[in-house]
Amino acid sequence: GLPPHWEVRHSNSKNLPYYFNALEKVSRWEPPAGTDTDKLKHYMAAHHSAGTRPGAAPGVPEGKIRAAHLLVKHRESRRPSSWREAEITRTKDEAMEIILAHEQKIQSGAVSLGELALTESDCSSARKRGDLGYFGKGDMQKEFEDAAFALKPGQMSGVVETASGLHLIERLE
Ligand SMILES: N=C(N)NCCC[C@H](NC(=O)[C@@H]1CCC/C1=C/[C@H](COP(=O)(O)O)NC=O)C(N)=O
Repeated sequence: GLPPHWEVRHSNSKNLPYYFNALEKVSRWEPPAGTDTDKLKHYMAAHHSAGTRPGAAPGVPEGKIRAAHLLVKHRESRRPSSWREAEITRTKDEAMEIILAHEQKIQSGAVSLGELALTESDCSSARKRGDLGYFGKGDMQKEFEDAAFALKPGQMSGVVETASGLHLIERLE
């Protein structure tokens, strides 16, 4: 049996059981402490399908992550233009000074990456606080992908350079 308020539910997308606490409205893959694992083992044998990633929360698309970024472009960017500035002429060094100042402000806790992205990011995702939605391997430029997949949810990268410009990346999921 399960501790009070916990129930086993079934994730159709993963074809796996997960545990839902109806009181706290939390869901998790691992059984809560105090679960009678014999019944659990029986359930898993009956329902488990190999090859699914139990680590992700229910509902996260397979092999994908979600991240937000703040992009500062410069005159060598592949597209030196943005909603903020029709023609971007700052040098890469100037862009680096700008993004390092943004990094300091975020790390000090004065502002979040998303809030700063709203006004400062040279990417069209600025209006969504830099949120790029879910993406998998092969979607983004390699340097960006490598940095984003190396983060844990909630963590922010250091300055990452791509052909687009200089980025700060926060992994959301
Ligand atoms: N799948 C999703 N959500 N969208 C497709 C993204 C395509 C991808 N884009 C990037 O890699 C740059 C770096 C990381 C984010 C990003 C955003 C760029 C940056 O601005 P730009 O250099 O394009 O002017 N703006 C939009 O694409 C690419 N393979 O070129």
